[in-house]
Amino acid sequence: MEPEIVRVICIGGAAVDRKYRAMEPIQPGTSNPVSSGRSFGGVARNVGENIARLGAGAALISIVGNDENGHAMLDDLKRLGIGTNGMAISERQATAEYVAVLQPDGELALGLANMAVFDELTPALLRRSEAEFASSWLFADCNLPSETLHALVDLARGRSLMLAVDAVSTPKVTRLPRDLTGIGLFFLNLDEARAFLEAPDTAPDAAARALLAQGAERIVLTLGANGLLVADRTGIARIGATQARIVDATGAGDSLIAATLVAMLRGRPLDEAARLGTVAAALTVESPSSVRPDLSLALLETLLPLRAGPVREREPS
Ligand SMILES: Nc1ncnc2c1ncn2[C@@H]1O[C@H](COP(=O)(O)OP(=O)(O)OP(=O)(O)O)[C@@H](O)[C@H]1O
Ligand SMILES: O=c1[nH]cc([C@@H]2O[C@H](CO)[C@@H](O)[C@H]2O)c(=O)[nH]1
Repeated sequence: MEPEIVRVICIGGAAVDRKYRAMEPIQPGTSNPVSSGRSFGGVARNVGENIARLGAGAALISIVGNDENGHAMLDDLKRLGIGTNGMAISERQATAEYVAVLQPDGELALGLANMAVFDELTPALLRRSEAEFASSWLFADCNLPSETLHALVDLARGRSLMLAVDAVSTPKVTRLPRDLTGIGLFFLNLDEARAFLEAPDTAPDAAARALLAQGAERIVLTLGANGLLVADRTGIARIGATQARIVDATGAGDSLIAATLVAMLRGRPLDEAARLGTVAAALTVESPSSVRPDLSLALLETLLPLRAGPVREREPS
């Protein structure tokens, strides 16, 4: 019998986040008073941390600089119980940094990503960990260079591995191959879907159908405060967002991914898993942290009947 999969290997970005929250609506071209904080981020790292907090196994394949931030990040990953065998240290580039400037309502006004170090996340670096892939699910973010994403999608297709992918941003989603066959689950927001499809006006349902037609097996298309669509060969369902009082929207998508994957690992169907994901995302937007330190599966299960939005009937895809 195949061993039960209980672990997700997260491959992609690990960064230091600096968040600046404006006291008043931001005025460009002048000095804006803010409150600020620093934390560890990066999509793959955040997903890994959320997965570990939800009680499943997580390992991270990423790269940091040989600097204070990089060493502090590695120590923190060990503290969180996230596997670090696949982590690399660059002698050439500094640890990645992400600066988020937030409006007073917690919505992102401007994000700045200095992530040159991820150019060193090459296919050769992935191959060092390849022996462990067969016994795990894989999650990759589009911080990876295009060549590495192509190699990973090929590998997942060729070896029938479960690979989930997050788009990260509109510039980075275009790094994916046009043929998405091999991607078991594709998480992206509507802007990223439109950028990938080169269809600036496409509606959410049409975007989900087009992504399935390009070979992805399942889609989670997020729509911010309007919730999300899940789509697979059997149809499309819309799940309303959990109502939330927004403090800081950073990391909502990452916690949604983690909770969805953990629920699917435990045998839940995609729509139920993503509904649990919307509760995790709402808890994350209500927190100043990109990953909520008090997140647990028990907390999500308790809040699911109280807070989750409705599931609209499935339509054929
Ligand atoms: N204001 C909000 N209120 C409630 N839930 C929200 C809100 N914003 C986001 N969410 C939840 O988070 C999910 C992901 O949000 P969004 O579509 O903005 O993705 P994203 O752009 O990838 O997010 P991020 O980059 O902030 O991680 C949504 O599907 C929704 O469930
Ligand atoms: O290009 C990127 N921008 C932002 C992030 C990360 O997104 C996280 C929030 O979802 C945040 O922690 C940031 O580091 C990234 O990994 N790549």
